[in-house]
Amino acid sequence: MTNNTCLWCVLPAAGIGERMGADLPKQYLPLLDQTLLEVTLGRIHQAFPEAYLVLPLHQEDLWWPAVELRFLKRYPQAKLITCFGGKERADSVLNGLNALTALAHPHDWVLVHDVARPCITQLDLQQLVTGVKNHLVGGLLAAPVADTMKRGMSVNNSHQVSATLDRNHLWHALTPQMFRYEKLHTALTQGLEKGLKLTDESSALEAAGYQPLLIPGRRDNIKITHPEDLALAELLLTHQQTTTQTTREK
Ligand SMILES: Nc1ccn([C@@H]2O[C@H](COP(=O)(O)OP(=O)(O)OP(=O)(O)O)[C@@H](O)[C@H]2O)c(=O)n1
Ligand SMILES: C[C@](O)(CO)[C@H](O)COP(=O)(O)O
Repeated sequence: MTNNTCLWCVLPAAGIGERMGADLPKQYLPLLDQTLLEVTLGRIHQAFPEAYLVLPLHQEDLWWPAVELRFLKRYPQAKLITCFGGKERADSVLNGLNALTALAHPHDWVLVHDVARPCITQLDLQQLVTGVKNHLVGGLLAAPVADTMKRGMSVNNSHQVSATLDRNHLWHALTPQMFRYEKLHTALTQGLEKGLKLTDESSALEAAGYQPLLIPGRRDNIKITHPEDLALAELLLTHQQTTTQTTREK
């Protein structure tokens, strides 16, 4: 990063993948010739080879040691820090920030990316860094909503439309989300102390009165949540590799 600031990457990986319904946490499911976690880690490391990668892991994680060995064989220069995750994603991210207390400076940048989003591209990562680096607060990759959005309500075990929302100015929040260390740490700490439902880092900054930047990102930066998402990710990654190869050959 510029102006003598460092970049730290926090990659929350302590989830159990309940909605995936697999017999192991979804971040350890196979994807192409690796695991989902390794694909995502590799993309972040390739974009920021000097950055420390901080991984909050589930306290009963059995899979990380073998994955770590394989990852370091593929990327021997990677700098990895692990810590325990927490009850919710926001708790895990805060634990990751706390693991950096002795290392990070207040104005250092922290990039937070779900390990469940393996299709993140190098270009989108660079767009985010370029877009926020001169901003006082920071921001997030996001994709403008392209579908008509409905608010639903449950009636007799079915769902009915209660309203159609104006989709203008509606965005899908993606990751990475990138903020200054001290602002993010303080906002997350205060938001969690107030019992706020913080499903992403931006919502903590918003609750603290800031207005993060929305940086347009690719819609194929999907979060692997449900079983069908994994097959889609395989197709998207294969397509991205083919497109990149074709561009290189031109
Ligand atoms: N307590 C938690 C919950 C989630 N995550 C991480 O946050 C990212 C996004 O969360 P999500 O997609 O919801 O993953 P899970 O919580 O595993 O999924 P589910 O809600 O279906 O259990 C994932 O990389 C997940 O590993 C985390 O580090 N700590
Ligand atoms: C952070 C996030 O990916 C932004 O869309 C999303 O909020 C994570 O939600 P989850 O329920 O923890 O997967």
